[in-house]
Amino acid sequence: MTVTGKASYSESQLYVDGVTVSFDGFKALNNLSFTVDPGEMRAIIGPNGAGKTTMMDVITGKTKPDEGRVIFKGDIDLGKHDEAAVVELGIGRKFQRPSVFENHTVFDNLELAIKSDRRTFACLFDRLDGARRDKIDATLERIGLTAERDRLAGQLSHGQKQWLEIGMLLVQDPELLFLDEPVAGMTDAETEGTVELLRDLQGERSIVVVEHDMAFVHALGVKVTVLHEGSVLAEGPMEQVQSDPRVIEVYLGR
Ligand SMILES: Nc1ncnc2c1ncn2[C@@H]1O[C@H](COP(=O)(O)OP(=O)(O)OP(=O)(O)O)[C@@H](O)[C@H]1O
Repeated sequence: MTVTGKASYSESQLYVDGVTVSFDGFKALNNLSFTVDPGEMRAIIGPNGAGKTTMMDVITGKTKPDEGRVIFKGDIDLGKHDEAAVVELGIGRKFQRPSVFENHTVFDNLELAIKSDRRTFACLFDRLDGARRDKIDATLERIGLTAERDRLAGQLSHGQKQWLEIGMLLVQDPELLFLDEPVAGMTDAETEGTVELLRDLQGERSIVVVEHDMAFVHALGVKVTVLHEGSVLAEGPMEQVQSDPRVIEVYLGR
């Protein structure tokens, strides 16, 4: 630990260091810096246009920063890797809209996700071995879809599709997982189920949840980073950031 008590560069799972991204002179990210610890779950909130998507695009290799660096696991400079390489390094990203294979069963979706995991050379194997089958069964249990394993993914509810997609990322064992608005469009019961699922996953890997739903973020009970105009406006427990006058102004002033 450093004297300030903040996680140091080498101890962080993710170290975003002074990242700036400009689009035609407009700074979507403006000297953005934050860290995520190994095994930490972090919520990132911010009004529309705050830079949340651009932040994920930079970390996952889709957009190159004009300035600054993103360091993974202490020594991997993500700016030197493209999107496919970032996935192989162990960073998963779930986009807002579920993109499951609707005409395949729930089980087959998870099997396809395992087979697409190039890190384990799984694509070389035609048939599922016992270990992979066990992994799929355990994942089905975790995402609450054991009873749906043989249903077509297209027949699932919106919430169940979101959980399936989270499962498709989990079978690839990412060390850092980005979830973009995972509860958007979910029923209250599905949102509660997602809180339980994420709590169950907490500690195993680093998870960054980007969300607009404040009640959901509150229920997660994790440290919150507030983005505004491409920078960190506030950071801390939800109760603390919610009562921060600068955060209130940014949200109410719109
Ligand atoms: N390719 C682009 N070209 C020009 N401007 C862009 C581009 N991508 C993003 N921006 C702008 O950068 C700013 C940040 O956008 P970004 O999508 O990262 O915000 P966000 O926090 O994800 O917003 P939302 O909550 O609405 O999804 C916005 O003002 C947006 O209009």
